[in-house]
Amino acid sequence: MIVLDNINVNFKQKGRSMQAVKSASLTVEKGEIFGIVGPSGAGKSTLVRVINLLQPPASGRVLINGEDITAFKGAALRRVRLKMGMIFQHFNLISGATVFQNIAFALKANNCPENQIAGRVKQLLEQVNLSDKANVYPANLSGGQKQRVAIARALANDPEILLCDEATSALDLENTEEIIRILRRINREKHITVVFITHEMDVARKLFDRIAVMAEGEIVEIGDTYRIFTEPRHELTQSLVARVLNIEVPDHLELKAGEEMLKITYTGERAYEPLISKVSKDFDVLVDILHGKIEYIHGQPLGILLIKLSGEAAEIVRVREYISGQVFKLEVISDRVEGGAHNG
Ligand SMILES: Nc1ncnc2c1ncn2[C@@H]1O[C@H](COP(=O)(O)OP(=O)(O)OP(=O)(O)O)[C@@H](O)[C@H]1O
Repeated sequence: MIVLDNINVNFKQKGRSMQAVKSASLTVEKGEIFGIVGPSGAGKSTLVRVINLLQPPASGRVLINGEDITAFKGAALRRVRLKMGMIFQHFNLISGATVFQNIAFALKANNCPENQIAGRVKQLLEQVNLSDKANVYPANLSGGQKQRVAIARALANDPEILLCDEATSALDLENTEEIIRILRRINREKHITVVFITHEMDVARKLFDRIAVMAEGEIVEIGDTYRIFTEPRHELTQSLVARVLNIEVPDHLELKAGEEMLKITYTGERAYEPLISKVSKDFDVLVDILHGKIEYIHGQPLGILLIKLSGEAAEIVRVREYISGQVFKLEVISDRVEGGAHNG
């Protein structure tokens, strides 16, 4: 378990002091995939570097498995750091060394017996699906393959914690998916705790168990991934998740008098068809389905549906009331119904 307790970090910039992390506290449970999201400059990297004390805090405490490591130095710090692997956006591989040598180097640095190195490297390369690349130099690998080598290297000494700083930000969609799959598998099989920074909300929704949102050095919200995406509380969280759950309103569509466009968000356990057919049957309105999609948030479905209602104003109000009692969220996107818009 990782506990950051009331962490503050200050930097000097152009002779002035600035607070990069302000009173940040969080707990990451053992075996969890914990994400930190937020805009550039929010303090995410700085906070994660506090976990392995690459960045010592000005104040606050860092506890790993209940042990306060904040003041650790020398051999004690090295012992704790051995439990933590780290990967970076730009991979940080040694360019003059082969894949094998890159990984072997991490093993040698921690006194792995010489006769075990080849076997261990082979095992690590299997874990990241790169068994055929042992003798290749980093320059001849794709970005995704480089990151997989970096993961193998970070896992060399059987860490309990893997820190990932924008580990997919330099990769295309396909390679990002591959890294997500590998990290999830490693997390599941080895119970490694993963702390992952990203500004990519799509990665967040697929990978994280819980999320902390950072802005201007502060943690503004922490929550379960599904909750963060479906009920974001802080303004910044709302704008971050809105991009992922956005649904295009057809731009050629102009509402006539007596029409209203609604966005329905429903948790995936309940299908929307029965709801729509019930509205058509029991209310005197016409229902058009304009757009619909299902997104998966951490494996759980979330449905979004755009519909158009046409009918008498009073009847449309009744339909709205009925639907809002049945679904997770109902928003009036635009309307030309007497009585104006209403957000349910
Ligand atoms: N070594 C340093 N010296 C001075 N200022 C720093 C240093 N490291 C970071 N900062 C400043 O601290 C603030 C937080 O930086 P940090 O890299 O932690 O943010 P971030 O959320 O990780 O952003 P990004 O996603 O762009 O990396 C920024 O204003 C940055 O300029």
